[in-house]
Formats: sequence, structure tokens, C-alpha cells
Amino acid sequence: MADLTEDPNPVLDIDGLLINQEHNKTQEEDNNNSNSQLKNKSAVFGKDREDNSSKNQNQAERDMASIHRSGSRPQLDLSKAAIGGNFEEKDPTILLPNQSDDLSHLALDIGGSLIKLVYFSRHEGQSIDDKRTKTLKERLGIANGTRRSYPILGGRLHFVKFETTKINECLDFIRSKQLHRGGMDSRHWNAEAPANENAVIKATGGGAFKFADLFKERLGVSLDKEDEMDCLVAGANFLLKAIRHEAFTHIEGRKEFVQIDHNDLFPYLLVNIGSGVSMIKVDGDGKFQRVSGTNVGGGTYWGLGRLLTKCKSFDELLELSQRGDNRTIDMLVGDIYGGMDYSKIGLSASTIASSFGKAISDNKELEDYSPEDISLSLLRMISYNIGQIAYLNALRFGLKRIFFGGFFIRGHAYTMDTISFAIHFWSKGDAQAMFLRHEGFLGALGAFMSYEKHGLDDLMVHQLVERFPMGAPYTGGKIHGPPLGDLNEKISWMEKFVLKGTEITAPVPMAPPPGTTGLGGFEVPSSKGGTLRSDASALNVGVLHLVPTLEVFPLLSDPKTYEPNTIDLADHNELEYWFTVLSGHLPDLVDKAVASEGGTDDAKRRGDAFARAFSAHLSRLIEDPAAYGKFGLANLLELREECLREFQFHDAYRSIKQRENEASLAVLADLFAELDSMSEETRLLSLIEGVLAANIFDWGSRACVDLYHKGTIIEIYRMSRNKMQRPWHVDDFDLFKERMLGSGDKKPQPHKRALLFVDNSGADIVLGMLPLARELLRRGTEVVLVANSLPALNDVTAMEVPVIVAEAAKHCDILRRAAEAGSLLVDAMINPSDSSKENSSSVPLMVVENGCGSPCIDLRQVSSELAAAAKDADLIILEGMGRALHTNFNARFKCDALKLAMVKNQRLAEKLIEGNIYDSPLIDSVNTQIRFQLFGVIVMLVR
Ligand SMILES: CC(C)(COP(=O)(O)O)[C@@H](O)C(=O)NCCC(=O)O
Ligand SMILES: [Mn+2]
Repeated sequence: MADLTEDPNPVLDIDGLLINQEHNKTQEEDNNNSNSQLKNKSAVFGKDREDNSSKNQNQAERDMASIHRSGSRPQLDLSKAAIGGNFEEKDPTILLPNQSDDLSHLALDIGGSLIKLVYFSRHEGQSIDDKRTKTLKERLGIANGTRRSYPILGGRLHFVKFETTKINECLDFIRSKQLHRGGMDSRHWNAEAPANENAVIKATGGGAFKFADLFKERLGVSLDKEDEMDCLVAGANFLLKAIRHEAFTHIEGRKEFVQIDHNDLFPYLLVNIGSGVSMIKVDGDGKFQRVSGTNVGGGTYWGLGRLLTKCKSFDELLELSQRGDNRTIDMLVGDIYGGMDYSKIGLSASTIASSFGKAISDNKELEDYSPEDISLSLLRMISYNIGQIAYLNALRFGLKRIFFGGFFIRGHAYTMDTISFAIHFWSKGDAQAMFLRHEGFLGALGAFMSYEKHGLDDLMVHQLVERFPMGAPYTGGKIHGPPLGDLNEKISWMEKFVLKGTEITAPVPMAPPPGTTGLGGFEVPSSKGGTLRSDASALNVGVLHLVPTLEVFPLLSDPKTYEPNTIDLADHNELEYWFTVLSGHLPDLVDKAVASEGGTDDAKRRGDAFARAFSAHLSRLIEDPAAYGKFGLANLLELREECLREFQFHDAYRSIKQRENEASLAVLADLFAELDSMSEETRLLSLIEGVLAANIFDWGSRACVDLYHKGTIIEIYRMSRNKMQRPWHVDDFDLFKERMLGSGDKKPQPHKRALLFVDNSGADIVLGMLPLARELLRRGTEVVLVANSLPALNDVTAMEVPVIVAEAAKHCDILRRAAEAGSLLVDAMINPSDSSKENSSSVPLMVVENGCGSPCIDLRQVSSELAAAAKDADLIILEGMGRALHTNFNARFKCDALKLAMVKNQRLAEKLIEGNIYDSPLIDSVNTQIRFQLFGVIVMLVR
């Protein structure tokens, strides 16, 4: 019988854990994780669901999906195939003993100064298929046979780089991660395993020739050389199509991310600035022509710079330029025109008229000029020249977009500004220079894509999630030390790194404040002196998680214009505010996290490491808000959760959630009785007020946590509900009521299926959302509770909801029947298919996971289960600040959508409600006269 843990096909079903932990966790940890998830799941249903027959079915499903894969995927080796388990089964396991996972793992671009590595690591598909999910999938039309087959494997794409002079470190890294044994099952990378005699690694760049023998000798692998231009173009095309906001403009110190329309990408000019410069007109995938180039490039800057300044490295030279003032050497227009602009032809006094021009008139020798000034003058001369030639070529072919890549740029602000200025100036604003976040990895990515079976072609933008683990030993993609084996080593590394200095908090400090470079970057750079490092403004490149099961939420009215974040952290005031808020929460969060792991010394150490890591992220963002790409508040809140998971805190609020669930369930029967005694209209209003009131139980909000000291859950809930006087700040209740209850001649129009995006545990779900769900069910609307896949703050997870519903159902027949019909109460059923027949008269209550582990939700990337459930839905209810305010406040849908949120944050109240915050309903605390003045409520019905 095939063992699930050895399944070579983790494509397929990762419903349980869409977002995984950091990659360099050991395999053992991964397994422990999934085991404990499975154990929880089993506990929910009181049975061990991981018995052999379900294993067989899982396996069969995986095999089915493998067979459905597109031709670009690894072909199946069917030799010695056999049916495993019971032949009578509908989907017996098919064993493929000779099927190896021949997925490519590593590709290299070995340049003159840097070696760039792109490697892929598989991650295990966690399948949690129990009776409930199986029946649910059948109901949603994604069960066996009709289920989607995912054309690619789930996994992670890593980007790292080494200096070419340190090639031995690079070889050690490859060996320690066993990346050269790509032909094997990656989940069993094993140092003991014999090297594959014929192992081949795709490589591009001159070093692929130069170091071929060294690779053979040290790693026993051959380098399969790929053409550099082919690779550059393939890499750029992939990035521009698959990564949202890969490109950005850089004008006067300001980065702005650009969303490229995939259908309108070609043609463009790709300018790759390495030692020399290539200019390539790209017309499509594999369709390109090198149209020009210049021998004045990165090598020129480095070569001349070294001679003129005695610098020891390229980075040192760049670093010098940060402190330079090119006006001492360059002849400016103002120098010629007595300080005046030459406005007739559009030249300002600060424009460089002649690079190094002052050196002809000054009676000075080389030693009389500062190396800093020389470096900056040289940098500008070369950047400007490249920009100008690029523009001329764009003009030649009528190209509006010019993308710049290559090692020369290195995210360097003044280089980018100078290039942008040249393009803008000469094209009179018609053409635009754009830069790429993964600028240095184009070639390596392209080499990776040249493997026949890489599968990346099939990837869609919504299936990629970029994560920023505190990926020691490489921060921002750059290797800083030997690779780390496990979490313990990683923590030690961080402890040392932080103790050593500020490097971890500011691995790549400095972003010039907007405007410092002046017109076209020709003013004097603002210097941060000694704090600057060579890769000063380089952008952080994260790990790309490939999650084939993610889908775009089908009910978004316009996915193209959808922007999940309401708050954009590119606004420095916002960033500073949230930085302060989240820094303030940190000590408390660490306490909770450590307590959730038993308060052991190990947990304390991990807690400490988490705090350091998250603070480092915050500092990095404060230094450069664009460091992680386009980043909104939702991303920051998610980063915090990811960071907790990185240090193995899987559910920091576990016990708080449990306690609040119990306390709320204890008063639920009374609440149902109270609601049932009301008239329809009063009840509907009370239900909405109840959702808002219960949303106050939010451990992510400082104001709310302070409130908890003032009374019991039910007291706070009641007090809060009683204070909900209408009209609310945004108040579409009457519209909703009309649809639900009708008015005058209008009959009620019950919805067919409602998706309820639930938020917090305890009162929020139990006293708020479940009673609302019950009302909808009573009116004949199917209800799907949509909950997080992974914990985030005190949010309830999809795994926890069935237990809560089971408890609630003890007090309510409507819920019980609906839960049975929706297969939530599996233990109450004799046989799921009989049971669904029996309950066919009842509308079902179902639970699906949303695909994320954050307090917010990006509806461009949701679980396939949710996407399937959405197909028949005509009502969406988004609840809570994270899902309805921080994200999706501006979202529009194809059907009715209700956004219900208690505004629990002063700044947000000001920003979104646009009124005087003191107009908001006041909430008196129960026992004291203290007034909480920052709560407003929003009930928004939108389409
Ligand atoms: C993290 C949250 C979005 C969670 O709110 P919820 O979605 O549970 O209503 C919210 O607690 C929040 O924005 N907190 C910010 C910090 C504060 O106001 O203290
Ligand atoms: Mn929440």
C-alpha cells in the first residue's frame, strides 16, 4: 500500500493548509504539523478519518488529477502500475512504483560579479478529506471526476545570489540543500543518496562555461548552457505576466508599482545592463530581436571607477556615489550660463551639460577630487547614456514601454532616477522607464524556464503568493552565511545577527525621501553617511509560493480593477501610524503566543525571535515602504501572522478562543429564545445589531482589549447591542430589510445561497453570525460559513466551525437540520448519502475554508472550495474590520453584498466615516462611566 507521506504527487489537494510555513523548516516539522492538523480534524468528528480506505481514495484522486495534467507536465511512468486496496472501490488507488518526480529544481545565472540561483522546493499537499469535505465537495460539484485538475505542482520558488568570487560558498549552499540532486523526489533530499551520474543543471551567463568543470568536480553535475538572451526574455516575460506589480517606475526618489495588462504586454524594449548593455525588442514568448546595445555599461562604471577611486568592489563604488556631489566635476548648464537655465531648449541650470566637464578647466589632479564625487559623476554619465540610447531604440521601433534589468541597477535610486529622467526628457513624457523587482534574476529564471517540465508556464497570477520569511541566512535574497538546517539554527543566527548590530533591522536601509534628487536626479544626493550599504535600496525579493488551488473569487464584479487594500502604506503617515500601533501590540502578542505553547523556555526563545523578526520587517518598511512591493495594511497584518507561523506559533489565541466559545455557547439558548419572541422586523434589526455588537470581541484591537476588563462577554455584548442606535454611519439596513421581508406590495425575495465570511471566535460567531445564519436558513436560504484556513488573531478557522455549529445545534432545530443537510454533523449520520436524501427538504448549512490565514481577505486568491461555493451564491456577507473595512471596503460584487463592521479603531473611524468621530455611537462601559468614543458601525449593502 502506498504511504501517503511518500506520495510523490503533492499537487493536488492542499485544501487543509493552503499557506505553509517557511521553507527551511525540516521535513519532520512539516509532517508534525500536518499530523496535528489532522488530529484536530479527527477530534472534531470524533473518529479517526485517516483510515486506509480514505488514504486510498485520496491517492486515487491524486492519481486522477495527475493523469489530467497538461502535456507540459512530467509524464506518468505507468510501468508496473497496479491497483492498490479494494478493487470494488469507486476510485481505487493506482500504484505507480516507477513514477519518479523528475521535477527540475535549480537553475543558475553565473555572471561576472554575481551568481544568481533560482530553485524550486516542493511542499507537501495536505489532504484533509473526511466525510464532511467529501460530501461538501460533491454538493459543490468539485468531487471526484469533476474536480479540477491542477496543471502544476505546489511549491516554492526561491531567489538567492552570491558574489561570483565566493563561488565556493555557492557550491556549499547547493550541496547542503541537495539542489543538484534535482532528479529525485525533493521531499526525500538526502545527503546519503548517491549523486545522479547524469544530473544536469541549467545555467546561463558566462560562468556557465567558465565554471563548468568546477561544478562537475565539486558536485558531479554538468551545466547545460542556455542562451543568455533567450533566458533574459523568458524570465522577463514570466515575471511581467505572473507577478502582480512586478514593474515600477522610479521618478525623483519615488517608486510607483505598475500593473501591466497581460494582454497588452508586447511589444516592449528590454534593456539588460550587465557589464555591457543589450537592448532587446520583445514581441512575444520566445519572439525577440537584439536591436542594439552599448559597450558603455556596468563594466565601464566598475572598471573606470576602480581606476579612478581605487575602490575594491562594485558595491563599494556604488556606496561611495551615495555621498558624492557630481557638481564638483560635471559641467552643468548653469556653469555655462552664469547660473541661469537655458530655458529655450528646456534645460535647467542643474542639468549636466558635460560629464566630467569641469575637470578640463580646473587646475586639479585626480587626487584633488573626492572618490565620492567621481563615483557619482561616473554613475550618472553611464546611466544617462544608457537611458538615452534606450530611448532612441524605443523611438526607432515605436515602443512605449522600456523595462530595465540586470545587475547594474541593483535597486539603486540615483541610477533609476537618472535613467527615468533621460527617457522622460527625450520622449517628452511619451515613453516610460520601468524597473523590475526581480531585476537581477531574469536570466536565472529564464534558465529555470528552459527545463522542459518546469510547469511555470501554466501559472496564473492568482496562484502565486509572495512571502517574506526572515529567511536567514539570506535576507533580501543575498547570502550572508552558511545555510541553516532548522529553526533552532535560524534563531541562533538571528540572535547573533541582531546582537552584532543593526544589520537585520536594516539589511538594506535608506530610501531617499521624495524629491531629494530634484529634477531628473541631478541635485546632490541626500546622504545617510555610514549607514549606507552597497545594496542600499535593493528591494526585498521574497519566496514565491505556488499554490495551484487558489482562484479568483468568481463574484467580484471586476477582478481587474479590484484592489483589496483600503489603506495603502505607500502613504508615509499611514505607515507610521500602523507601525506605531503594531509595535505597541507586539509585547502582548508575544506573551499570548508564548503562553499558547505552554510558556516553555523554547517557546520564550521563539517568541523573542518572532518579535525581532517582525520588528525588523517593520523597520525595513519604515525605511522603504516599497521594499516588499506594493504593500497595504492587509499585507502587513498577514505578514505578522506569517511571521508567527515562521517561528512555529500556530495558534497564539487558542485558549482565549476556546474560553470565549464556551462562554458564548452557554448563553446562546437564551439569545435564541429572546430573538424568537420578537416580531420579524425587530428580530432582523436585532440580528444585525447583534453581529455588530459581537464583532467588538477582537483581540487585535487595543481599544477592545481594554474593554474586556469592564464586564463579562454577555454583558459587553448586550451593552454594545443596546447602544446601536440608528442611523448608523453607513446605513443600508432598510434596503436589506425590504429584500428580506418585503414591503407594501413587494414580496420577500429570499436569497438562494448566502456566503457568510465569519470573523472572530466566541461571541462574534456564536452570538452574532450564527443567529443571522439561522434566520437566513429559516427563510430558505442556503448558508455557507466561510472561515479562515489558518488561524489569525482570534479569528475562527474552518476547522473549528463545525464543532461550534454542533454545539449550537443542540439548542436549535433549524441549525441542527441544516447542519445535518450540509453534512456538518457527520457523527449524527448513518451514511452521508442517505442522510442528504433524508434532509433534502432542509436547506443546508455548510462550511468552507477561505484559503487564507490573515484577518483580512484578498478576494483574488481564495480556495477552490470557496470559489465553487460562490457559483450559486447570490448574497455575500462580509463581517468584521479586517474583511469589510481594511480590505474590500471598496469592493463591488455581481450579487448583493452586505458589509457589517464595528469600527474599532480611531483612525479608521476618521478616515472611512469621514465625520467627527465623536458623532459615533458612544458605548458606555458597564461598570464605570468611561466612555469609548471611537466606535462607529457600518452596514453597507452593495452590488
Ligand atoms: C486586526 C483587526 C483588523 C481585526 O479586526 P476584525 O476583523 O476581527 O474585526 C483589527 O483588530 C485592527 O485593525 N486592529 C488594529 C489595531 C488597533 O486598532 O489597535
Ligand atoms: Mn478578526
